[in-house]
Amino acid sequence: MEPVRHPDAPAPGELLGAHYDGCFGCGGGQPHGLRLAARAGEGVSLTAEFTVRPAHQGAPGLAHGGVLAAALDEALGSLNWLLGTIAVTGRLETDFISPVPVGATLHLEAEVTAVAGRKIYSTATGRIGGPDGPVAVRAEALFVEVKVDHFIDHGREEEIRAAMNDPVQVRRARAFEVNP
Ligand SMILES: CCCCC/C=C\C/C=C\C/C=C\C/C=C\CCCC(=O)SCCNC(=O)CCNC(=O)[C@H](O)C(C)(C)COP(=O)(O)OP(=O)(O)OC[C@H]1O[C@@H](n2cnc3c(N)ncnc32)[C@H](O)[C@@H]1OP(=O)(O)O
Repeated sequence: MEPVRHPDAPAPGELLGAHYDGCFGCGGGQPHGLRLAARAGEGVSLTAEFTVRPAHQGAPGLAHGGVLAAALDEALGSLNWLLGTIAVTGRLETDFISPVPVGATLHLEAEVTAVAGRKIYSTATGRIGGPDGPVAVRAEALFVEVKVDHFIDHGREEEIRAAMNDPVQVRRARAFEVNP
């Protein structure tokens, strides 16, 4: 089925914000985190930027592939805001097309291509040298919709308790569950 943008989804151009301050991909509370900033696009798409820092190296002066995959995963995961669902990555297939140096900004674009029941199919690219630069990495993913209980049941108690006691976090988790 064609993906449907949720009526309450943030408007195109709006920053989506972090879903959890402790998230390695988007949170501000992780010193070496990616701090990915995603912006809603048209339909069920978004753009995001991630600047590679020295803590993200694999080979000298180059981004670690796993970190690049994490940036793609995070951009794809942020599409949840636009669908109004909570979903986790079931499968992530990544193509590494050209090396990404430290200091480079990865310009990411992600889009949901289809939804089938709880399964959400999506794709993302990461370009360097500018938003219209050459594609350095790309990914195809399958996300699977889950309930908030997925996190409550599986997350370490310490962090879950803190999240549940934080009104800002509770509001953010609810914002993902805006299904009518
Ligand atoms: C107030 C409390 C606050 C606490 C919460 C706070 C915040 C919450 C808010 C937002 C957070 C949201 C998301 C996180 C966001 C971003 C991070 C980036 C994204 C990630 O980094 S997220 C972490 C990595 N991720 C995982 O940690 C998943 C581990 N995993 C599982 O938890 C299960 O594996 C699961 C749930 C995926 C499925 O399990 P399940 O039992 O629910 O469902 P099932 O197995 O039946 O699959 C249903 C259909 O998907 C097909 N399917 C499944 N997996 C497949 C695969 N790999 N390949 C091909 N098809 C697959 C099946 O074939 C079936 O298809 P069909 O229906 O056609 O048969």
